[in-house]
Amino acid sequence: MVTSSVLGFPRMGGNRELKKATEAYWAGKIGAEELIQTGKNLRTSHWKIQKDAGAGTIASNDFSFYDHVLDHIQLFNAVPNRYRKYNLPALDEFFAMGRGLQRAATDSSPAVDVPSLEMVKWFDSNYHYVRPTLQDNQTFSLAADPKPVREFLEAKAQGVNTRPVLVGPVSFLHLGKPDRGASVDPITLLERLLPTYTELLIKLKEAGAETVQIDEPVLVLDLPSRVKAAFKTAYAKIAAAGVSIPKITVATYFGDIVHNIDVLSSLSTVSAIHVDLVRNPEQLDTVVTALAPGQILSTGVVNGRNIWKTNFREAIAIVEKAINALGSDRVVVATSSSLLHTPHTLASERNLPAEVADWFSFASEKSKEVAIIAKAVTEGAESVKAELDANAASMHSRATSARTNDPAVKERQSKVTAAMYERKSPFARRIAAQQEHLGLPLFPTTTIGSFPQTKEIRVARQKFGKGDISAAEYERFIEKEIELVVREQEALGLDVLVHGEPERNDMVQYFGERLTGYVFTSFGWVQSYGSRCVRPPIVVGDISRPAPMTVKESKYAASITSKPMKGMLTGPITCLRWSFPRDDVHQSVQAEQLALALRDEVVNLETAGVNVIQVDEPALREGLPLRSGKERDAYLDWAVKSFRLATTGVKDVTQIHSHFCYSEFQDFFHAITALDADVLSIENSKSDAKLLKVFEDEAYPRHIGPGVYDIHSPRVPPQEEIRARIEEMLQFLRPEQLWINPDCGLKTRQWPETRAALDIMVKAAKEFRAKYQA
Ligand SMILES: Nc1nc2c(c(=O)[nH]1)N[C@@H](CNc1ccc(C(=O)N[C@@H](CCC(=O)N[C@@H](CCC(=O)N[C@@H](CCC(=O)O)C(=O)O)C(=O)O)C(=O)O)cc1)CN2
Ligand code: MET
Ligand SMILES: [Zn+2]
Repeated sequence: MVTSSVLGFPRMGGNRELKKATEAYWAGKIGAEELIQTGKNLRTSHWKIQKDAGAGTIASNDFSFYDHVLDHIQLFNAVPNRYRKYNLPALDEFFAMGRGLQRAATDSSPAVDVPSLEMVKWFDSNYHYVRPTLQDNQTFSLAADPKPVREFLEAKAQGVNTRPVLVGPVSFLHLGKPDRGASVDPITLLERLLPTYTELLIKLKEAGAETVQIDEPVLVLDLPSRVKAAFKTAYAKIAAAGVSIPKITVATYFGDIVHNIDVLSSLSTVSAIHVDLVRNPEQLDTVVTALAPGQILSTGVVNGRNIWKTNFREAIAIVEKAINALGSDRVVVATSSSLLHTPHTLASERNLPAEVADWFSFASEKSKEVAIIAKAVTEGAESVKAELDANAASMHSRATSARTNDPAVKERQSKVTAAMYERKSPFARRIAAQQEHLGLPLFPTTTIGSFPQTKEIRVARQKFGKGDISAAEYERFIEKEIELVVREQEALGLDVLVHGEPERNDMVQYFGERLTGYVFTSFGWVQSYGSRCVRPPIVVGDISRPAPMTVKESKYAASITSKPMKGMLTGPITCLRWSFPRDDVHQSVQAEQLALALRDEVVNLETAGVNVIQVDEPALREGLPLRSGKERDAYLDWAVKSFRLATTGVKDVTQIHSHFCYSEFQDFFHAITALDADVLSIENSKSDAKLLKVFEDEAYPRHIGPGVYDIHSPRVPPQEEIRARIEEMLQFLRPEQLWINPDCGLKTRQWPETRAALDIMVKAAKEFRAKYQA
């Protein structure tokens, strides 16, 4: 019999209950007990949804109050001393690592001021994990009352026999980094971590867990040989615990493992291997032949990364191929990855066109899909005939829908010429014209675009959406907000201003809503990091721009100040990656459609007198195929082209900025250069400034603003901290090319900390200006 399994379920709840409770807890509006109870209710509900869906194996420990990797940092007592030393309650220590903690002394407790740990992209997704930060003398031990055991028992008490999911020891270390000032190679800590790991597995077995899912997603990456070798050490040590630990499924996802296939021999002691057959169905043959005798294959055939209904006919064909090779008792039907990256349920959606809703499947529906596929291959197609017929009809409806195809868009794409990828002059000529026009000082200060999205702004937008206030009233409200943001920036003494993006719900959703080819959900929230969620718009058809999208707000903002105003757009790759793209047309085609729409917008902004235009591409790096090679080169080629297509329609005097919120440039530096943007702002405050060395080594000619402070945390950076960052930057960058700005936009912040931090930033910039201009 073929069973089914779900690798993990989204945590937020159908109404973002987790987000609301967490933020209420941070604001001191509810206590820890209430937050903990909300978590418990959500887990209960999510297990029940999956059970009712008929899913065979259901995960536990997939829940987290912030991030599952952060859970493991605490679980293994790998908490840096700068947090531990405060002896905070576990939950507060946990959040301090996630988002920093700054609070004044009280009668009973000392002052606390500690920045958060670094947060980085989870592989090629828009989810962010908290990076384990390891010391040279790092030790590990098992936390008291370990969360995976507690949550396993909690499910058991509800009659759900779950499979706890853990981040594997090799992935935990390889995804970590040495702490600032430390030089440890994380993987060398493996021997120290393993006893703790085994102790946890023994406790899980004692609690009654028959199986565990150990996620080792790093197996899809290019791995140094010492990391590959670590799998042998790790799984041999773990296997030595024999029957005192649960049976293990090692799960990989987001890529194939063919290039690391020799590692499978190190995993011969585990009972099952999970692979992502949505992303890489072609790996099946290789994996099948490399399995150990009797080892089970978990076939990830239901996509954990998008919202499209699974094509049952194709999925069943893949699973049957596996069954033919291995026999039905050695095959499991599974989601390709955790469903963390998909919205909660399609059932809540009331406003999707019926034709289109029939094409979708969210987490709750995907949990049913694995069960249906497992039944089809076990009991035969006849046993699920109605489901298979309905699925075939959905596939046919989508394939033949008029909604997906716009001949005018294709016509325009066919007319793109080579000249449309080039600025009129080289950088040296452009920057001279721009300097003359803008007259900026040395170390110009700016921000990345958004200013606090206050409750008031969100409520006004909600009212406008419901029709409670008119378009004219909403427009006046937005103008008032823009004016406020402009005056604040003038008072702070910033050099290049922004309008603050108050009219935008989200930097991607907002553009999606102004383009054809998209549809939108009402409740399709997906966790991005911590309590922050996004509601990705869905690309269903060819994309075009019926009318200007941002000109009105930028033009208004420019009209009320004498300082330069920076227009603000989201780039084609980011619009694509942070939407749910279509899977019936290559992404390069969708990116080109977006680029053409944005090109018109850029030119319209310029015509409106906006001569500084930032085109954000924070998802450019995330879209990079996980392994080096041909696929990566091909991606970079079309990604860079789409940015250039979007931005090169302007005159020399118009300064194009771009923004990236990550600091890993090493593996695609030439692509950054190839964008030919006049000014880049990048996230840098949490990274070693040495990463900037690549700009020096490669003699990067253009301007660049590495972020001087972290914006994910409400913490206000002391001026010495910013001064030290700027000094470090000047070791690698020339004063004439350095801009001073925060790491990213300020939308998630409150006004008091925003004002305070920017004030300190501007003062620091002025200090350096005085020093260097003298
Ligand atoms: N798409 C995307 N990905 C990204 C980023 C980003 O900005 N966008 N930034 C990076 C980090 N990720 C982030 C992701 C989300 C948020 C964020 O602030 N999200 C907001 C939601 C933004 C949004 O869509 N807001 C809508 C809906 C707001 C809302 O919740 N409205 C209430 C009603 C109003 C209220 O009571 O507050 C409701 O619907 O119930 C709006 O403003 O219109 C949140 O979680 O709170 C920030 C950073 C990387 N990835
Ligand atoms: C995630 S990158 C954000 C860029 C955008 N312009 C903002 O400030 O918010
Ligand atoms: Zn950013």
